[in-house]
Amino acid sequence: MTALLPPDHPPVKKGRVGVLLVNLGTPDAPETGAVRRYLGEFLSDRRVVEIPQIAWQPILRGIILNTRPKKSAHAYRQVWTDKGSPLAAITAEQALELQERLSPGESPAIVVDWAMRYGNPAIPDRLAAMFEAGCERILLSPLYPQYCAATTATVVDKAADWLRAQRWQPALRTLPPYHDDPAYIQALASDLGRQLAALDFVPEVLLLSFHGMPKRTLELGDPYHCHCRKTARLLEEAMARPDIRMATTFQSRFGPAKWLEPATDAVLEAEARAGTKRLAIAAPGFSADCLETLEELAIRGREQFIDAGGEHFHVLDCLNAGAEGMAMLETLVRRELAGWI
Ligand SMILES: C=CC1=C(C)c2cc3[nH]c(cc4nc(cc5[nH]c(cc1n2)c(C)c5CCC(=O)O)C(CCC(=O)O)=C4C)c(C)c3C=C
Ligand SMILES: [Fe+2]
Ligand SMILES: [Fe+2]
Repeated sequence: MTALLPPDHPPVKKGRVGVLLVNLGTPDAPETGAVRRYLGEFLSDRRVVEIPQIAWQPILRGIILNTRPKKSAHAYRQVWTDKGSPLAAITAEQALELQERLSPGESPAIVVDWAMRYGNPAIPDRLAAMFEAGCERILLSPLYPQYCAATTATVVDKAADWLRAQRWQPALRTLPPYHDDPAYIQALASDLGRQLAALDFVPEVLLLSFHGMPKRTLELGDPYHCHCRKTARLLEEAMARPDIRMATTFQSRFGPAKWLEPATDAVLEAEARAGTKRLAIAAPGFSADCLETLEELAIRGREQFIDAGGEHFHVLDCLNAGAEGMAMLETLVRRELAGWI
């Protein structure tokens, strides 16, 4: 190969590399005011609520932000930890663990940080801090296995808004969705298998509950629903548990429109009424436990199942910062950093 630099040239030092883990967001405190600020930002995102702002904003400001924050704050209080919101605390732990795996030590060549799409720490602030710390290349890593415009794309939008305002920009890559990646499927299969083995009952049914979205979004071409279905199919194959019936459901419906079906709450009730006594739920689309798993599934879901005649109920943990999940994240991130490190 022809040398590009003269032999006496000092070694070229590449800048540092950054990895920014991003999840959805959460209020700063489990209080009505903080939840109102958070929901105001979240639900004003045109990627999240796809109806014209002129029609939506009066409903949001006039009705939803006057009623929902109090109810949601109550829900958040039931799951809040001494490290704050579970979603933020677990994402911070994932970043710390990934830092150790990729580049431990005082002045790492790879800097791992985390942000929330809505609320704090904000994406522009963390990107600016990384660039300031010498990261000339940044891997933006939305922690959503299944691509959805309302989650994945809006993370990229927010980063692009920040880039647009920079004279000197870092180079940016994004972590692709990983809904069918063998590393993800294997991590889930082995983590969920271990958790099932530790239960004091063998479930008749395992629900794979994914966050829902409006049905119209699917008709407009969003791949989210297909990604969820593929994850569920691959996971069921990898778990190899013919003794457990598995079903895919969609949770967290919001507003009057039709959302993806079947709905988790309806299935919980129908299963119990049909005689299912032992049921477990996993939420493979969530990288971290959060309000939607800890409150909606573990508290309200349990009530729905037991009140309708069920007897044994358990919500399995998300991958969180456990060994399987962290090994998977390391694999996915290292692959994307190829050529950069
Ligand atoms: C209004 C429309 C919503 C869409 C579309 C939506 C998609 C979506 N969301 C997640 C992941 C999470 N959502 C969470 C909370 C949450 N989601 C919505 C609404 C939509 N989500 C609301 C109003 C809320 C707030 C909570 C409430 O008031 O009930 C969370 C948890 C946040 C936390 O702090 O713990 C996650 C995670 C995905 C993957 C997704 C894609 C289809
Ligand atoms: Fe959501
Ligand atoms: Fe919810």
